[in-house]
Amino acid sequence: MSIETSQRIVIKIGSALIAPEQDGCRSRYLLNIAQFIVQCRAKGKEVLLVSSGAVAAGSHLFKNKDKSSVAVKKAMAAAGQTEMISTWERFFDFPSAQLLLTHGDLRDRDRYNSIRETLFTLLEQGILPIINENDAVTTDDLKVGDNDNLSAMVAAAADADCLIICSDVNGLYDKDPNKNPDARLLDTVGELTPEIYAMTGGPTSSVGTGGMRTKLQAAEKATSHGIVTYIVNGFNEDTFSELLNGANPGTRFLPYDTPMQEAVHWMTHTASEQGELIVEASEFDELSCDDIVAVNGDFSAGETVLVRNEDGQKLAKANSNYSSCLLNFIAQQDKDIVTEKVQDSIGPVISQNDIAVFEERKS
Ligand SMILES: Nc1ncnc2c1ncn2[C@@H]1O[C@H](COP(=O)(O)OP(=O)(O)O)[C@@H](O)[C@H]1O
Ligand SMILES: N[C@@H](CCC(=O)OP(=O)(O)O)C(=O)O
Repeated sequence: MSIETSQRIVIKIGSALIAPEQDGCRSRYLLNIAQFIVQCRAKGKEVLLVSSGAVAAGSHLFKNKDKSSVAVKKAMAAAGQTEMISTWERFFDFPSAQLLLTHGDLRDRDRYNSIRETLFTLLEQGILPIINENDAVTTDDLKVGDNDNLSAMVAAAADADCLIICSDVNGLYDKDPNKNPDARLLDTVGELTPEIYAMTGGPTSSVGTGGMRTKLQAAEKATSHGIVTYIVNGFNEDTFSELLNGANPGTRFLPYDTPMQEAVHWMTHTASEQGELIVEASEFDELSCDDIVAVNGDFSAGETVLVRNEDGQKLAKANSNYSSCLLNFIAQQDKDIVTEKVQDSIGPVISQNDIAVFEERKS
């Protein structure tokens, strides 16, 4: 599988490509990327752009401020975002649309579906979605935190079949190439094992977030959705002509043969658990109040919870039809009477369709 056969491509651009000097946006590296987007569209492919760079682009407007302050970073992002979007717009003679998302948006199933609907409608109209995290409004609890993972969540939400992550190195090496001159580039990765993760370190550029590790997390999210993923060098002109010719200029991550179902993928990779249910059984189709041994954390009805057994093993993620408060209340009552009454009106704590069971990769 190569991008030649892909129909819907998400391309993620790091901050260093947009604002290499952290002094406003530069078009130096963007021209190639913009041409690649234009050529993909000319071939009938749909493209979505996940663009970092708001903080780096806005940085020069806050010269006299403490840039390690969260409040200043958020203001830099808000100011830099408009500069970044207008920089991108100059390259295109077709319309683009800005989407600023947080993890809070993506992990809420209704908002997630609303985002999907917007993306599909934009693509139908031939409009290029340009997506970034909404840094100006996020808190630690609400943010994805890096645009590698965000790009994979967007690729899954958009039902894309290809994700291209542009980095400042040629791809994944067996060790950090900036620290090890003898590092070897991996051409193709089938499974993201702990050994592969162990090859990576954090960011090295002054504007990057997450380093290679978050790119691997993104590749895992995307490939489990059936999306072929590339990590390539966005600074290198040849990267994009090679991609267009169906070659692999960096590291290619193979999609699962049997991708996860959309709802299961969302629950596994995008929704985050708000609490835990401890259960006795190791296998189950649904869970009733009687199956639950303990409840950890505070969650509302409809939120995602982690299901563990008594040994602490993670069994599944699931949507709970009951709040933690109600489950704790039921646990203190005469079980036979209360449980029966409550379950008659609400149904099981976890329904069969709302469970994402943790399982081995099926390929
Ligand atoms: N095994 C590895 N292979 C490739 N790069 C690695 C590896 N381990 C750590 N890195 C570092 O990750 C960096 C890329 O991530 P990052 O700095 O976040 O940049 P960006 O997201 O802008 O591409 C590389 O410059 C490299 O130094
Ligand atoms: N949302 C942030 C970018 C976060 C991020 O992941 O940056 P990068 O590692 O350069 O892709 C911004 O626009 O500045």
